[in-house]
Amino acid sequence: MILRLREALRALAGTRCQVCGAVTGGPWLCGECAGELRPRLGGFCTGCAALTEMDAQTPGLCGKCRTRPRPWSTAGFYGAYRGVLRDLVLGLKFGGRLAGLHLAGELLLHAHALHAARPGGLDPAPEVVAAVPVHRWRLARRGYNQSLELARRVAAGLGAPMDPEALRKTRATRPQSKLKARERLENLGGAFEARPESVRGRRVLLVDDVMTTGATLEACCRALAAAGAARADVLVLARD
Ligand SMILES: O=P(O)(O)OC[C@H]1O[C@H](OP(=O)(O)OP(=O)(O)O)[C@H](O)[C@@H]1O
Repeated sequence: MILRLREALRALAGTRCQVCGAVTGGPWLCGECAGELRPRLGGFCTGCAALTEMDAQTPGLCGKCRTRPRPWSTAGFYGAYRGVLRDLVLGLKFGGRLAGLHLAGELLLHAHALHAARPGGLDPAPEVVAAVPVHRWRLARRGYNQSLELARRVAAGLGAPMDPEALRKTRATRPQSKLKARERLENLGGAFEARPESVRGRRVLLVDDVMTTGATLEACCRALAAAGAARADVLVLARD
C-alpha cells in the first residue's frame, strides 16, 4: 500500500517541472527551463571558478588565484548562479523542493565529467566524497542538508565512497547569504572540523550547492588539510 502510494506520488512528481513546478509531459523539466540550462564551458577561473564577462574566453587562472591560491586543487561547477539554476538551488534549500535533487545530481555529474576532462581538472576518481556540513540546529530546522543529498548523488554516480562524517560543523554561524563578502571568512573561523579517520592520506571531492566568495569551501578545505587529506577538489552546482 505504502509502496503504491510512493509510486503514485513519484508518477505525479514526474509530470511536473522540478524547477518551476509547471506541468510537463517529460520526466523532469518543462521546455522553457530545459532550454535555459546549459553548462558553462568557458569564461571561468580554473582555480576558483570565478566567472569572467565573456563565456567564450578560454579558462585560466584569475589574478587572485595566481597570487593567493585557494586551499583546494581545482574547482568544478555546472553554471552561473542565475535563472533556472538559481531557482533550482533556492528550491532545494529553502523551498523544500526535493524533487529537484535528481536533476541537480545529474547536473553535478555532468559538471564533474566536464571539469575532470580539462587539463589540471578535477580528480576523475576521488577516494572520498564529502559534503559541506550544516550545524545540527539548522539541520533540525530544515530537515535535511541539501549539500549532503547532492554529494550522495555525486558519489553514487562516480562509484566513489561517500563519507557523511568526513566534515562536521562545530558551531552555528550566521548564514553566509546574509553577510557581506568581507565578513564571510571571519564568520566561519573554526566552524568546521574534519575527521582524520575519514580523510587522512585520501583524495577528497567536496560538494556544495553554490560558491559565492568561496569562504565556506575554503574553511572546509582548511579543515580537510588539517586532518591530513592528500588533496581536496571542490564541486558546486552554481557559481555566483
Ligand atoms: O562562498 P560563500 O561566500 O561562503 O557562500 C556560499 C555558501 O553560502 C550558502 O550557505 P549559507 O551559510 O548561507 O546557508 P546554510 O548554512 O543555511 O546552508 C551556500 O549554501 C554556501 O554554502
